[in-house]
Amino acid sequence: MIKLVDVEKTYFSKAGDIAALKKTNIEVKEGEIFGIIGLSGAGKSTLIRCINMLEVPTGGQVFVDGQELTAMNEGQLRKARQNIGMIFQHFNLLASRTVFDNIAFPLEIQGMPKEKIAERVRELLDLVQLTDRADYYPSQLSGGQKQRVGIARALASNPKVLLSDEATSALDPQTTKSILQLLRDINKRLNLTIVMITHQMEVVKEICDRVAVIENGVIIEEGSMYKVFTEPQEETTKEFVKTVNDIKIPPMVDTESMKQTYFPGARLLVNLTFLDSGESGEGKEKSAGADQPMVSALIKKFGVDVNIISGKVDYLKDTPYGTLLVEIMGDEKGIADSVQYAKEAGVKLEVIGYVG
Ligand SMILES: Nc1ncnc2c1ncn2[C@@H]1O[C@H](COP(=O)(O)OP(=O)(O)OP(=O)(O)O)[C@@H](O)[C@H]1O
Repeated sequence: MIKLVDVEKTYFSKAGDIAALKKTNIEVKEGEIFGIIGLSGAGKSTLIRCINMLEVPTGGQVFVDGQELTAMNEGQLRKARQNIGMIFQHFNLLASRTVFDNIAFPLEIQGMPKEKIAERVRELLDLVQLTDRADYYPSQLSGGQKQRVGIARALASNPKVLLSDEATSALDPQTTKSILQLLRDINKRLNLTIVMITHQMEVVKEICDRVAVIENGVIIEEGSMYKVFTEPQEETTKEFVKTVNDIKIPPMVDTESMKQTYFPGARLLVNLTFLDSGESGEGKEKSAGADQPMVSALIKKFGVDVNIISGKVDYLKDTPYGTLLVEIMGDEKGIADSVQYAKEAGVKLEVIGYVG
């Protein structure tokens, strides 16, 4: 549905040229929710704005729905953009227009007859559950409601693609969840392709099918959200994953004297991640499900004792995964064999250290 081929963007200025986007290649499939995550200044806005040519790339080609946008003149581009909706961090609503008139705006520009506009706006209000706010002005709405208006306006001309530029960054966590839920809902219902940029891993984890990590204008990592989340390769990606998946060691565990090698009487602190058995990932062996009685297997097979310190079950979009922080107690060989066994069984095991 979307294809970027060697897309580049350099901003030229007297103070010096900034290569905001270096040869970038991305392919987004129809109906997919594709996330682009990066720190401030990484090039996210530049990248997403190149998709609808709000920023004209200084090199490369942009294809959307089979058409090359980089080869179009202004008139052709205006028409092609009707197929690409966009929502923004600060909503960009017209303050002097009601909710109804904000949503109607792009349709008026297209020259749609009045009665048809009214019909379409009513449909859209229903879709974003704002029917009772049609006559309100933006200043009378909450942030979440404003973004719902933004979404309705972006969908007015039935686009196949929706670009989301940090659409939830100005919202509180609860409202963020409800907007993400709405985006998931319209993605499914309308088979809408969504590309979203964000600096929040929480957002990616909640709704994306695939994700690309951008740093200094370069895509440094890309893959299924599940894979990037559970097996991050690059340092920046690991940092992003940590923001939502950090291991919290309770104060009762004495980490001051933690060592990375065994000593007599030591307990090995490990974090076990149980991935859903159904998710095989890209070229990945079937992994152990959260239902696998791993802990009791270790106790029986290797004569160790396992003490569960904490645990939780979370979701990556719809896929459950569980984490358990445990201490393995036993002799040096028993502990080493347990670690080996768990790894071979496909459980992701992170060794934290030996504590006394
Ligand atoms: N219009 C412009 N003129 C000159 N430089 C620009 C312009 N827009 C962006 N830049 C520069 O390009 C680089 C990438 O910026 P961009 O806004 O794409 O990053 P970002 O990842 O979206 O950051 P943020 O999350 O802070 O918005 C930055 O160094 C920025 O200063």
